[in-house]
Amino acid sequence: MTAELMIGTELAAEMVANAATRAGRLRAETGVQPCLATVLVGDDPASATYVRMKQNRCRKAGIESRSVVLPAATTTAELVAELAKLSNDPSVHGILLQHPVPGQIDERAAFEAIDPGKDVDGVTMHAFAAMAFGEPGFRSCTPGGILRLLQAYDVPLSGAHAVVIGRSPILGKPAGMLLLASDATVTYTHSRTVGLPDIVRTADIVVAAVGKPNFVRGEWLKPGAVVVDAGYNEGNVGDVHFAEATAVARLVTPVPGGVGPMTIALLLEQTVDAAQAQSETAVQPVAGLA
Ligand SMILES: Nc1nc2c(c(=O)[nH]1)N[C@@H](CN(C=O)c1ccc(C(=O)N[C@@H](CCC(=O)O)C(=O)O)cc1)CN2
Repeated sequence: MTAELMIGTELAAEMVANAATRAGRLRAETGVQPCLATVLVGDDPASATYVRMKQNRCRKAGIESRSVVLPAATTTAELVAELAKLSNDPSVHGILLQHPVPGQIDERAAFEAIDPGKDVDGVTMHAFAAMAFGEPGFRSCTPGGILRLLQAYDVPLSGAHAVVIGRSPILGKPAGMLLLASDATVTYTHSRTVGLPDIVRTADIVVAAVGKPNFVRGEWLKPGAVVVDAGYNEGNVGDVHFAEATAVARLVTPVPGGVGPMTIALLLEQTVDAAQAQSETAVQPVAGLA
């Protein structure tokens, strides 16, 4: 079997074009300029690259991008204060804190300092609860992008056995919740899981989000499985051994060109959603009192 590739690039381009149209309309009709604030702590080169990619794509879509870069020695209190300031700034509609943050920072405390209405990256507990209950709300961008991709390729989710490898707060955990909310039967696995290959072999859908290059081997896969590679390792190498997986699976996401572009497209889409929602709830000036 040679797997069909689930390409994210084209779908992502459509989503970005749609976000750009909606941003332009919002600007024309209400004067509101959608704005995403990106917050980068420290000098990790890969994180800096991802943030730059997000800023560039925002600009191309007519979304303002405001950049906050903090030193590697930033404390939790300093980062929380910065995020609280952005949360209270009415000209900022979405906030992205690039993960991971340096080890001395309590990342959960930092994420929770983001106003849930501006959490366009879906990292707060508020967003997580909405994903878990299948309620409307912002989605974590990579998991939300994965679901869009699976839907675009008509992958049946209801009743499917999905094995998620990895339990990070921005990837594995919310991916499992979104699949569960779509009626998949979800098994979470992680670094302490015993007998991982045998568990993966029972999966109709595999979501690999471990951060280890070529970790998932072809012999672990059930013939005809759907394989989503959410790895973003150095050198654009995924978590799945691509050549082996395509020989066994029915559908596979490539790296690059699969899940990555969907992540950024959903971030832009949710930023425009946030700007629109905030424009609708903003206090309007009372006529004659301006
Ligand atoms: N706060 C967050 N932090 C991180 C997230 C996230 O969604 N929110 N995700 C990852 C990395 N990431 C975005 O930050 C990311 C990684 C890769 C890509 C991407 O589009 N990759 C391309 C290839 C790269 C290239 O073209 O040079 C691809 O797969 O085609 C987007 C986003 C960690 N942190």
